[in-house]
Amino acid sequence: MPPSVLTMSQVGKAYPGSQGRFVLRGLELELAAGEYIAVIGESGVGKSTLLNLMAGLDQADEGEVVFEGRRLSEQDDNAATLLRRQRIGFVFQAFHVLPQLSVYQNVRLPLALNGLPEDAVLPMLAAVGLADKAGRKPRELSGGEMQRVSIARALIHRPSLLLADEPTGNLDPTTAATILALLKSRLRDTGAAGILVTHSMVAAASADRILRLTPTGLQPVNP
Ligand SMILES: Nc1ncnc2c1ncn2[C@@H]1O[C@H](COP(=O)(O)OP(=O)(O)OP(=O)(O)O)[C@@H](O)[C@H]1O
Repeated sequence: MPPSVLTMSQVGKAYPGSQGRFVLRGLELELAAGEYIAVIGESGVGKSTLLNLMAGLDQADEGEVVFEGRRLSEQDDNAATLLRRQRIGFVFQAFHVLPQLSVYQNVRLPLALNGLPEDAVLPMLAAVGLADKAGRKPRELSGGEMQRVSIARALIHRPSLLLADEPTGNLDPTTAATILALLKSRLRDTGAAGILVTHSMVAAASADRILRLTPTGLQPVNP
């Protein structure tokens, strides 16, 4: 059995002002190293809340989230920021690439922030099919190319976990399928575990297993 990257035990979240009403409750998850799972759920069910809890951007009100053996409830803001910067990669629907930086500079950013050498950038750009676009600015790229930049940037520093929030929501179906295949192959190559959050069953089908988020927990979905 590979070691666990992320464990959630009886995790619950109630936002302040909600009179004790829980958005999420009873969440149980065991994510093994290198595993790739999809979490599907209706709009408003708490998918962003779940990602925030996993990344230590927000704290659980019940239960415990453990990332690489560390309880997130015991990390102060600085420790949580460092953990995210070094050990987690993010891919978002709206890409979040920095417009003033070139493709190369966007992908290099996590290495620079972590004080790591930049020799991995060009091989990673080649692996995501952007070797000839290294000097371009994001405004000169298509949506699919921007998401390639995001994937390269999310994995360049070899995190153990990639969190992807509706990464193909802004892409046409053909480009989306290419990006999902690329995401999966890059996860395999870097050894990172992945969590794909989406409302699309088509997108979710690319993962090793699918879980449905409901207000009372995460339930396995049979393909
Ligand atoms: N900071 C907050 N304070 C209070 N309530 C919040 C806060 N953030 C989210 N909520 C509520 O928690 C619930 C879950 O929100 P969340 O954004 O996690 O859902 P989601 O599944 O990501 O939705 P979508 O797919 O539409 O983005 C919603 O009812 C929302 O109104």
